[in-house]
Amino acid sequence: MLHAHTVEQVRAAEADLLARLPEGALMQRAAAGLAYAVLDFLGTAYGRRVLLLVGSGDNGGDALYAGALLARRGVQVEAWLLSDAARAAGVDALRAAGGTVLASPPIGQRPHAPASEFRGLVPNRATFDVVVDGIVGIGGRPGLRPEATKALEMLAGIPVVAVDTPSGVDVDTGETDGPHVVADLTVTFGTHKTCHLVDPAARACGAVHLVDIGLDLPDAPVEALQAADVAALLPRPAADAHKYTRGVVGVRAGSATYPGAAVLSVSGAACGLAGMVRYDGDPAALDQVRAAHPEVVGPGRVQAWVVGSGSDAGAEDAVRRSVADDVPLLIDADALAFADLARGRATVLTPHAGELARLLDVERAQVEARMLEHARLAARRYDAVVLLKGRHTVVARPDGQVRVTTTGTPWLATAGAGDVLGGLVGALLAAGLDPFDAASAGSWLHGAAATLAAQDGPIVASDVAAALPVVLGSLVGT
Ligand SMILES: NC(=O)C1=CN([C@@H]2O[C@H](COP(=O)(O)OP(=O)(O)OC[C@H]3O[C@@H](n4cnc5c(N)ncnc54)[C@H](O)[C@@H]3O)[C@@H](O)[C@H]2O)[C@@H](O)CC1
Ligand SMILES: Nc1ncnc2c1ncn2[C@@H]1O[C@H](COP(=O)(O)OP(=O)(O)O)[C@@H](O)[C@H]1O
Ligand SMILES: [K+]
Repeated sequence: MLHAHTVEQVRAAEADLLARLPEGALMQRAAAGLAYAVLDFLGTAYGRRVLLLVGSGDNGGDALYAGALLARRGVQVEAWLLSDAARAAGVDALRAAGGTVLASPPIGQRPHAPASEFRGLVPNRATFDVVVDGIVGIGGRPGLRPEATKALEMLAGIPVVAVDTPSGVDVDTGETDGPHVVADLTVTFGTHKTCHLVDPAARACGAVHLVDIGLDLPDAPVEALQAADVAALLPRPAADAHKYTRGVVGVRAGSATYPGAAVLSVSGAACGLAGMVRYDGDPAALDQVRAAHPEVVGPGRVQAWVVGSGSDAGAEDAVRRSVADDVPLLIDADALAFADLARGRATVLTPHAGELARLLDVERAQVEARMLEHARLAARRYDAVVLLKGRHTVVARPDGQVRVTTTGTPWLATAGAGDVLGGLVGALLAAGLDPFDAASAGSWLHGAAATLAAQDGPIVASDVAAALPVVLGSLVGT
């Protein structure tokens, strides 16, 4: 499991460790990890040129000490101090190692002047191989001061390695309300933070590299399943299993308008993780479902219902009939409007941002800007697990615990992909996983299958379902 802790948790763990270590040891660990990551990024030290953007706190300190290590390896390191209060000992260490401090352009006096006016003041700007963002880390308020914004404008186009977090993002929420750094690589310390997982901030991180500094941390409120976690959650048939003990998943999806949604939802459900799939959706889609999946049977008892994908006007009735059985439910698409009827049932809701916006009566842009907040709010309000779809899908439990999906590819943004996901999560529910595990593991598998399928080129939703057996096969053996 990958964990993302809050700033408060990191601070507490850091205080614990600081009390046991010699002064400066923790920052040296962080700086060494950072320096090696930058070297790795550069490929080679000799002849490379690195610019450090240094703020007033320990984040800038990390950058300066890493800069000193890089300078000793032969990298040409220059520091631009964005604050008069930059860590003096770090500046001394950089200078002692052969690094230099730039005479910083006087942006502070004319913060609104265009960046072009200051460009000439940074010598040979174009020959920097990397900018190291040590402006702010976990101590930063969201947004950037004008000096930092201007510096970044002047350096646009040069690859950026962010220290701990891309400066300017909101570390604990993943929100990006103001100007912020967009990094190619983020080197973080001790543990991940929410901004490394949750969009839109996660998009500003680039690749994320974690450096262990020995923090002793409590449980994290945000996490991301890894392949081994999903493998451990996968239902496997017992030696004496029969189809009913493995769980039966029922699908009430599709309509005359959207018969394909029934086929796609069933294709996710028929991934082999449940013992049987029943189709009880619109008869208009039945022939297509049967043709695509001859193993699917008609209505009867199930251990979980998948309701709503492409179900059109029949959504309310489908929810009502599904709720009448006392089994877990997955509610998607048009059926989400009737999610209230499922209160008290083990339920997974699978909205995209537009659908969640409608449920919560807010703008779609608000949901996209604050995914964590809105997924948690809906989970609490509906007393259900809410799977908010997106590049990094957020799965929230009513108590606020969150799992973020980091598998997937932008190719997955294709019509019907959500229908496949609904069926797949329904199969996991029927097999006995609790709603949080079913939703998060299903989302992980869905993303992994899409990534695999997209290796051969652009994909459509049915390709995702077709790739599931390979992904599952690679996990069940582990
Ligand atoms: N907490 C930990 O466990 C460790 C922290 N380390 C480093 O220390 C960092 C945290 O250091 P600090 O607590 O000194 O805080 P930061 O360095 O993140 O920044 C705080 C300083 O920046 C200023 N500031 C705040 N918001 C700003 C903004 N939007 N624009 C410009 N300036 C702003 C504040 O006045 C404050 O002085 C971490 O991100 C990490 O890089 C590492 O050295 C190792 C371990
Ligand atoms: N940019 C993206 N990168 C990765 N996955 C994405 C991206 N955009 C959407 N997805 C995923 O694609 C699927 C789209 O589902 P959905 O919006 O319900 O579409 P549909 O209703 O057509 O099936 C979801 O699983 C979502 O997480
Ligand atoms: K930073």
